[in-house]
Amino acid sequence: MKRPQAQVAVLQAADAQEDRRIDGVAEEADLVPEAATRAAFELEADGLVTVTEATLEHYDLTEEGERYVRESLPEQDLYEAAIDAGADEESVQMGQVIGASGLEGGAVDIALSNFARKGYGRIDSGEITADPDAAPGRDPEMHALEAVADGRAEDADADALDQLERRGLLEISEQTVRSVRLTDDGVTALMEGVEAAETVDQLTPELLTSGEWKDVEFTEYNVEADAEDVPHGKEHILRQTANRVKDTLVGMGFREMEGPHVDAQFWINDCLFMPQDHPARTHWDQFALERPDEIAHLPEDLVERVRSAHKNGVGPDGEGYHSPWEEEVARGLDLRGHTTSLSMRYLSGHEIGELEPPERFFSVEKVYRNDTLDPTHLLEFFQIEGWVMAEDLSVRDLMGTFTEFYEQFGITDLEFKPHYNPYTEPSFELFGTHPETGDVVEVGNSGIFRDEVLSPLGVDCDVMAWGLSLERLLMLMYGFEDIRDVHGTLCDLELLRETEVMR
Ligand SMILES: N[C@@H](Cc1ccccc1)C(=O)O
Repeated sequence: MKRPQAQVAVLQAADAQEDRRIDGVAEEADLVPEAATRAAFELEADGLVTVTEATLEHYDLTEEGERYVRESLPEQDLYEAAIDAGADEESVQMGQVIGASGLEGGAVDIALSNFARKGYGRIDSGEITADPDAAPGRDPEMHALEAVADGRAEDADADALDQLERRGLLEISEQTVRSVRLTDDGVTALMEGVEAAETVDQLTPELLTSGEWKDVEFTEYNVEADAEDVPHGKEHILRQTANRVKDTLVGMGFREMEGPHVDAQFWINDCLFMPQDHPARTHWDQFALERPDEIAHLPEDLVERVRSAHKNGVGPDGEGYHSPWEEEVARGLDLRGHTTSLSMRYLSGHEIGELEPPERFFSVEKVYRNDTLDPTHLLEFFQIEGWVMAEDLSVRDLMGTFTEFYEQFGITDLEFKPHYNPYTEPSFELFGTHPETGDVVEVGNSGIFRDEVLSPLGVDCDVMAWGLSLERLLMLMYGFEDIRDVHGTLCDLELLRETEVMR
């Protein structure tokens, strides 16, 4: 039987009695690992070998871990200094022991906490005592560190390895290892004799420059052979969905708004008729900027009209808040907690000039909130902001717009619940059902702007508006249960790689 050179080499290096790792086979056959892997898969497709995959843990010491292998663990230094100072007899001042140990900076805290955790002794009211029997020379973590450094991770204690990872001394990663084994057919083929076909399986620069490529015979290309997965860069699913949302809204006749992430409270809160003592305005909920701490410019006429709305309300029967309103507070700078600040800027006429109904605007932008992290909350998320300005809008228009919008993303079971916002009346929260858990999930907030908002802005028709969460939309579309898997520092790369993008 004639087979391409790489296949022959793999067949000859493989064994019928045991699995052999492909990287080893490649080395023996003098092939690059990718070529050996490809040949193995081709042979597997013809039933001559089996290819198995296993996931192995791979251990790498961090720089700090390597340093401790060369020197010693900080808690061991502390213990030694404590024994030298006689802390096994009676307690010694902590400062004295630390001074003698030669530990400095961050190493001191590391030493103290691990000393206590491992029971090398006790630390109490600034005094240190050492347990004479602690024997840190046989420290299992040091043992594990040395084992990994010597490439004998299998000798290390599993708990100690976990602990090293937690301490940032060790990085544990997973590696896919493939092995081959000859099948009965493979053995038969070898016994009958396989020869390297004089075919070429790779076009090289040499073949091209010498012109030899014209005379050689090329291996048949097997498009069905399984190949190694090479994870490649791709657009993040959140970004992809954001772009899809933008396209959808543009398709529905909306134009996009742009504006600052850091903005004056005036645009974020005051224009929205949020009293200055409103609980959501405190820095418990929103992040404030220290430097610069106020906006350079606010339109004075608008400031006066907003002040008046807060103090006296609007119209003959208007009611204000009768609470203090200070321009200084309005000038304060925050990371925007919603993108409704952009809607205020555009509706005021100060962004792109006065607007005439009908108008539709949207943005898909980041907002920042001082929330507690949990499966549905991050400190920042993307809000799908939007508004429609027209004569005589009603709640039906609002619901109809949402129904049309969410349908494009396969969400057809929206629920609406009356809600309260200082700036809209009526107001509605929107909910959808999570495809995996069946939980009802809040996806957004909406309403029709009050006169107290529109009148100072100089708008005298209706404006319906909303802020929807892009991340929650993603959770409903894809069934993600924990938003932290999808973005942020804890995201699950495997999940992101494998998720099939919906179009
Ligand atoms: N700003 C609101 C959303 C909203 C915008 C406009 C009108 C009504 C509601 C929020 O962040 O929850």
